[in-house]
Amino acid sequence: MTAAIEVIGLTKTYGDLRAVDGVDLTVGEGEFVGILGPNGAGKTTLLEMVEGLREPTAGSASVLGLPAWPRNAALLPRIGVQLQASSFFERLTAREQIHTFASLYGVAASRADEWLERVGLVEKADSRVEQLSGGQAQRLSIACALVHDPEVVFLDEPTAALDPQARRNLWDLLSGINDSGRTVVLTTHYMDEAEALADRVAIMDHGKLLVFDTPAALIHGLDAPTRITLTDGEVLTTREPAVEIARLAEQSRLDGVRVQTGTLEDVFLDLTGREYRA
Ligand SMILES: Nc1ncnc2c1ncn2[C@@H]1O[C@H](COP(=O)(O)OP(=O)(O)OP(=O)(O)O)[C@@H](O)[C@H]1O
Repeated sequence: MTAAIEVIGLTKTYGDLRAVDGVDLTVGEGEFVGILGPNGAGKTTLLEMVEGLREPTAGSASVLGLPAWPRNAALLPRIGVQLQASSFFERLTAREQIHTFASLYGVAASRADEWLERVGLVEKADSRVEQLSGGQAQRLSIACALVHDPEVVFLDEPTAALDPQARRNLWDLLSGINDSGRTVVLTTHYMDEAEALADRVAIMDHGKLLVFDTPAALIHGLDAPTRITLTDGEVLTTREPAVEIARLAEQSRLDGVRVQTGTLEDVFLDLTGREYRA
């Protein structure tokens, strides 16, 4: 696996606070990685150091084989950083906004229009950015980050402040953006989002990276029993779900059963001893 991102011992302190505390992380080319953690875990600080926007106190980060700090001009056309919707140029329409980004990178306006279509904003192309809904604004900011076809893209909480329906709608768009082999790093508060989108998930808490693996491996590593809920409400807890399900099938009691294994929330609880609160 060729590394798109290599982070070694990365640390950022503010006085006594270790916002990011000795993080090691290697992201392969074409991987979709989710950085998951509660408020204040250090996700944004980590991302900004990898993007070359924030100076590390210690350690190093490299992207596509080049050091991220001091800010590396050679990297800028090769990476995409999603801006918060509040960072749009004021009073521009959605089309003018993305055309401006395209021209900064020397990209043809037609390519920018293709992105508006891809993110489902053609009908809103002539609306001013401040007239867009939260979900539409996030779509536009994702399109702006991708308009120059970067090899690595960073998305910092792209679904924050959206209602559950708008969040789900954005997942379809997000899950396709590394189809062409692009590397994606996304931070999120939401366990289900990380599980649904990411090939591997890094869980952070208090500046430290606790684990980094596929969601399935993290959950499997828990060794938690499987819960089988029957239609009459009876709950069976078992470490041999295949045997239990075969028995239920024999008894023709399989209709409507719900089978639950552990979740990433259980992984967080197991690692930290406390409930996950996004
Ligand atoms: N410029 C700064 N000065 C002092 N403390 C800071 C600064 N930036 C971040 N912090 C602190 O560092 C810690 C990590 O913040 P960070 O924004 O990276 O967390 P996060 O995981 O992205 O949180 P959220 O999900 O709420 O955005 C927090 O305790 C925050 O208050």
